[in-house]
Amino acid sequence: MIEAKGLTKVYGEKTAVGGVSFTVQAGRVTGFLGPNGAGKSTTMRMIMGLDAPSSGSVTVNGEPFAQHKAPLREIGALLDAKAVHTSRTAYNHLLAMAATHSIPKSRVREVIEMTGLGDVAKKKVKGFSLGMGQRLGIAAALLGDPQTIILDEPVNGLDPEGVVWVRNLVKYLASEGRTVFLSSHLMSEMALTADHLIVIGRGKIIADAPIAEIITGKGHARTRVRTDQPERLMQLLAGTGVSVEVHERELLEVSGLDPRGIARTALENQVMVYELTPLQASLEEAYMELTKDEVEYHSHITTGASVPAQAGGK
Ligand SMILES: Nc1ncnc2c1ncn2[C@@H]1O[C@H](COP(=O)(O)OP(=O)(O)OP(=O)(O)O)[C@@H](O)[C@H]1O
Repeated sequence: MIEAKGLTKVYGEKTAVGGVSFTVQAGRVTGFLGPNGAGKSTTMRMIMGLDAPSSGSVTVNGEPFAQHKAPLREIGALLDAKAVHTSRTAYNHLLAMAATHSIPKSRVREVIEMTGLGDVAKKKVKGFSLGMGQRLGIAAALLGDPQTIILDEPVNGLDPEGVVWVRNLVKYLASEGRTVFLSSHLMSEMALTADHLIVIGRGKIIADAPIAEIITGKGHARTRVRTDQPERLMQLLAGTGVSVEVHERELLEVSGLDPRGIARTALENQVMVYELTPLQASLEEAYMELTKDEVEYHSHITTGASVPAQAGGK
C-alpha cells in the first residue's frame, strides 16, 4: 500500500505537487492520470525517494522508501526507461543490480524470460529501441519480486503485442495481491487495465475513485433516441440541464435526462419512440471533462475547421 499525506513539492516559484493525500491499495491496478505537467512524475519520484517532499510524507507499506532494509525487494519502479543508457548487456545490467541487492542469478534469467528479452539479453543496452528499453525497465522493476510496483508510462513505445503484454502482466501482479500504480496517457489502455483511478491536475487530486464511477460520474450519460417526431420531442424535452443533438432525421442524442424520463415525456405526449439506448461515456470523455480547467499546456488548433490565417493575414 502506498500512502501519501499532504505530499508537496515546490521548485522555486512552482508548486509541482500541492499537498496531495491518497492511498494506493494492494490487489488492484491503480491508474495515475493527469495532463502534461500535472505532477505525476514528481509524485512518483517522491514515492521512490528520488525527490524529497517540501512538506508532507509518502510511505510504502508503512515506511518511507529509503527506510526499507531491502527497497528493491519492497518496491520495483520504472520511472524513466531512457535513463538506462549503458554499454553493458541487458543481462549484465540486471545481474549488476541483482548482485548489489542479494538477488540470485536465477531471478535475472526469470525476469528476462518474463519480459520477452531472451533474444537480446546479450546485446548492449545502448542499442536498444524504446520498446526494448521499456521491457528492460520493467524487468528491472520486477527483479526483486516486489510487493509494490510503480510504472510511469510503461506502454510508451511498445508495439501492440507489448501493450497487451503489459496489460496482462499488471493485472496478474495485482491479482497476486500486489500494489500496482501506473501512469499512462493512453486512455483506452487505462480503461482496459486499471480498476481504480487517481487523477491529478496542477498538483492537486481532482478524482480518486473506481474507474466505472469516474466514467458514469463525469462523462455525460447520454441516450440515443429514435422517434418519428424528432422536432416535437426536442421541444418537449427542452429544459434546464437537458440538451438534445440531432444526429440523423429521426435520431436524437439526449443528455441530462435518463431513458425513463425521456420515455415518460414521450408517453405523456403521445410521441412514438422506437429506440432508447443508454450510451456509455468513454474514459477519454470523462477525463477531458474532469481536467478541462486543469490543463497547463493548451493546444490552440482543436478541429480541422480552425485553419490558421494565411501567411500575411491577421
Ligand atoms: N526539477 C524541476 N525543476 C523545476 N520544475 C520542475 C522540476 N520537475 C518538474 N517540474 C515542474 O513541475 C510540474 C510537474 O511536473 P511533472 O513532471 O511531475 O508532471 P507530469 O504530470 O509527470 O507531466 P508529463 O505528463 O508531461 O510527464 C511541471 O510544471 C514541471 O515543469
